[in-house]
Amino acid sequence: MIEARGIFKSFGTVAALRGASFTAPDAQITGLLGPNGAGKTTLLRILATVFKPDGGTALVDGFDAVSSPRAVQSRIGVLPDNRGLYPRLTARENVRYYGRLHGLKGDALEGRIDDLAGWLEMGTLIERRAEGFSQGQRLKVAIARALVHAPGNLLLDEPTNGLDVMSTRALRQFLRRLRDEGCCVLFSSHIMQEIAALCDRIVIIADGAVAAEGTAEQLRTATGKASLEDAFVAVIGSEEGLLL
Ligand SMILES: Nc1ncnc2c1ncn2[C@@H]1O[C@H](COP(=O)(O)OP(=O)(O)OP(=O)(O)O)[C@@H](O)[C@H]1O
Repeated sequence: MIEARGIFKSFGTVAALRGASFTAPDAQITGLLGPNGAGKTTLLRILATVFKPDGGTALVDGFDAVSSPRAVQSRIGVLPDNRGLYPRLTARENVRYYGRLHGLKGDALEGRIDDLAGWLEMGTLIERRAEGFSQGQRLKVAIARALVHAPGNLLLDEPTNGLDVMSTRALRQFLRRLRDEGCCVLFSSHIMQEIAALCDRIVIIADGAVAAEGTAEQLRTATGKASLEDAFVAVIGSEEGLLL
């Protein structure tokens, strides 16, 4: 379970987060939805212990990201927006490297990599060098890497960016499976339709704060709108983030 409580973060004079609070429960896919620059990546980086907040608390399974970063790191898998693979290493070597950082080794580690490669339908890709991989191929390796230590929480920053329809559908199916196994999945996107297609709960973030939170139905009821699209526009106050 992931909790952000009143998080503030500024970069110089830019206030990226202004008291953002939300909860992402276990066994649910929570979508963090907001326009470009809303603060999604900053929030995910704070939850992932990359940045320290200026104020507020970020908790993963009750552990504080600032005071207990190692406990948080062992409980989260992170898919960063840039994917960040080592091009000279094979897919397996990329995943193995992270597995070792998490203290895994030997047959247990190789078996885990084999399982992930199977679930993600990586085929012979797992033994190829990452240089030249397509966006979808890079995404698979980055997801395997994020999950190598079987974390209970998965943070994904704009995971479907650059994916074709088939890869997007396969990714959605895979995330639903993790959710059904009890994982807390937190998925950020600036595209409403993307969030609506996958997420059980939606957290709408605008200008560094959470503007609304709930299921699609709760958001429609709260705004008195018939469609999620109209509810989103009402909350954000603009049509940014809609595929028109
Ligand atoms: N390292 C940084 N240095 C300076 N400003 C930053 C830094 N990181 C983020 N910001 C600023 O903080 C604000 C929030 O950025 P952030 O990347 O969190 O938004 P986002 O919701 O992820 O946007 P996008 O959908 O475009 O990725 C923006 O104004 C951005 O320019």
